[in-house]
Order: sequence, then structure tokens, then C-alpha cells
Amino acid sequence: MSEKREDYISWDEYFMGVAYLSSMRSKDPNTQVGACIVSPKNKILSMGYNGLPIGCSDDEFPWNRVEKDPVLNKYFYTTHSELNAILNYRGGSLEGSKMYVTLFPCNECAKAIIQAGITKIVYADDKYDDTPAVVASKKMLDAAGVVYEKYEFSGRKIEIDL
Ligand SMILES: Nc1nc(=O)n([C@H]2C[C@H](O)[C@@H](COP(=O)(O)O)O2)cc1CO
Ligand SMILES: [Zn+2]
Repeated sequence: MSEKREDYISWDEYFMGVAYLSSMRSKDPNTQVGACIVSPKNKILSMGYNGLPIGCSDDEFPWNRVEKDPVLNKYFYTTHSELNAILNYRGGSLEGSKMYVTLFPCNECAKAIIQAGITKIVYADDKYDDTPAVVASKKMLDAAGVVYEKYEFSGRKIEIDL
């Protein structure tokens, strides 16, 4: 009788891998973010990446970051991956679920995460940790009892022929 294979990916690699795969759909030239929401029983409930709302053309809206006029920058228009993952969910409740996300959530997404009942965040990168948005985000997540944990990179590389 043959044994089961042993080099299968872990739950964490699976869910963070899906978050990274989602981020690859982003049209943002500077930062691509992906999120994956998982039930307490390890079922994937939803995914999202940072992008424009439906009907707002990727080719017509701006992708700038540093224009003086904020209307000419992307920030007023892009929906963050975390909010998209929450909004993409078409099932019942996200109460008690976990979110895997490639970049630490901002204050706006933290509010949505808290209000959706998500109780744990696993994040890969925290490159904006010293910004007010992330400081405020952590303040709210702490107050609401949402646990956040840094993803531990396993070193595994996955190549997929598409
Ligand atoms: N947690 C996050 N999730 C996201 O989806 N984003 C998105 C918004 C922008 O489209 C992009 C950040 O652009 P930049 O400032 O690094 O050029 O990533 C940003 C953050 C940061 O808080
Ligand atoms: Zn956000």
C-alpha cells in the first residue's frame, strides 16, 4: 500500500498563497495587495485584491500617487483588497472568520474587519507600520480584540504552469 504524500502545502501556505495569487490581479503599478477570508473550519469564503469599483475603468482612472490634486491620485478611487474580500462575500455571516492578507490593513479596512466579525488577521507585510493609518488600525483592532499575527514565511517556492 502506498503512503500519503508528505510535501503538501500547509493551511497557512494555502491561504496566504491564495492571497498572493489574488494580488496578482491588481492593476496598481506600485502596490498589489490580496486578501483571503477563511471560515473557522478552513473553508475559503472570499477573496479580494485592490482595484477600482465596478464601472470605473482601469484605463481611465488614475494610478498616480503624488499629484498635488488628490482627485488625480488613485487613493480616492481604489478599494482595498480587504474591503473587496468582505464585499465580495455573498454568503451569510463572516463572524469568527480569519483574514489572510499580504499587507497589514489600514484603519478603514480595520473598521470593516471589526464590524464584519472577523476575529483574526494573518498578514505578510507591514511596510506602512509607521503611518497614522496603520497605527490607528492597530489601536482599533486591539480595542476590539481582533488578533493579528505575522505570517511566517516557510521558504517554500511554488511555480505553476498556466
Ligand atoms: N492594506 C492595504 N490594502 C490595500 O489594498 N492597499 C492598496 C491601496 C492602493 O491601491 C495600494 C497602496 O498603494 P501605495 O501607496 O503603496 O502606492 O494598495 C493598501 C493597503 C495599505 O494599508
Ligand atoms: Zn484598507
